[in-house]
Amino acid sequence: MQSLHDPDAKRALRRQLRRKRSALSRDEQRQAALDLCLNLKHLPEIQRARRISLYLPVNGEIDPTPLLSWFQKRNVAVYLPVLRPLSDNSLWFVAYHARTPMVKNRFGILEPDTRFAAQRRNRLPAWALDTLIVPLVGFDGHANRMGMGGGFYDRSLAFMRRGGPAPNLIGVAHACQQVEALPVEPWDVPLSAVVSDEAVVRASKKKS
Ligand SMILES: Nc1nc2c(c(=O)[nH]1)N(C=O)[C@@H](CNc1ccc(C(=O)N[C@@H](CCC(=O)O)C(=O)O)cc1)CN2
Ligand SMILES: Nc1ncnc2c1ncn2[C@@H]1O[C@H](COP(=O)(O)OP(=O)(O)OP(=O)(O)O)[C@@H](O)[C@H]1O
Repeated sequence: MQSLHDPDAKRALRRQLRRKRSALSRDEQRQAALDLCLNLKHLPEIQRARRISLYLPVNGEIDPTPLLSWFQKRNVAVYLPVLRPLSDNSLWFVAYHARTPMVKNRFGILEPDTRFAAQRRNRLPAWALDTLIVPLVGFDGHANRMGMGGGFYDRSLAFMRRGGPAPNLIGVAHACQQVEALPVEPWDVPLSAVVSDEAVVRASKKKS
């Protein structure tokens, strides 16, 4: 069998899983988003968080935004990933509220505009977040993650590989994005769990 470390095999799997989630109907998407958010609300990493990041969905990604009103009621500060201008393909995490000016980035994803994002007071470094809700294209039963292929989250979270204070990482996806097994790349930053509309998959505790 071809190894999934092989870039062509990885690309093919990514394409297949993206096609699968894009095929969901509007009603299926809406129901999945509600079920996902119910599952997320039970997670201690979500309940305890005062500063959290999520994402605005594109291309059939499961929608975490039904949580926004719940976060607002609980006074949780919400941040969005923004592609850092002129950089190394890493992310800023920028405040998302009613007055945040939004534009589409080069991938067609809405994000806070560069002038707003460039102001220090409007953003946080990833280590200062309590929890990140991380989008993904594929996951497996060990909570391994495959993303869009840009390495944006892995680069932005590389500091976590060195130990020290670190945010909780919760991957989210449609249940149909689960596969038997994914290869773990050396730069992959492990998630605590993946939550779907159907289940919570916990990563097994790391051996010390
Ligand atoms: N909703 C959402 N926002 C997010 C992410 C995400 O996965 N989902 N990201 C998570 O990292 C970052 C953006 N990463 C992305 C990486 C690749 C592509 C993408 O569509 N690539 C095209 C080819 C490139 C192109 O069009 O120029 C492709 O794969 O077909 C999109 C976003 C930040 N914001
Ligand atoms: N910490 C890092 N430093 C430098 N390059 C990195 C780092 N993390 C990932 N990369 C590079 O990013 C590229 C994409 O990685 P990968 O295929 O794992 O993306 P992904 O995790 O699926 O994408 P994303 O995180 O954007 O959703 C790889 O070529 C990898 O070399």
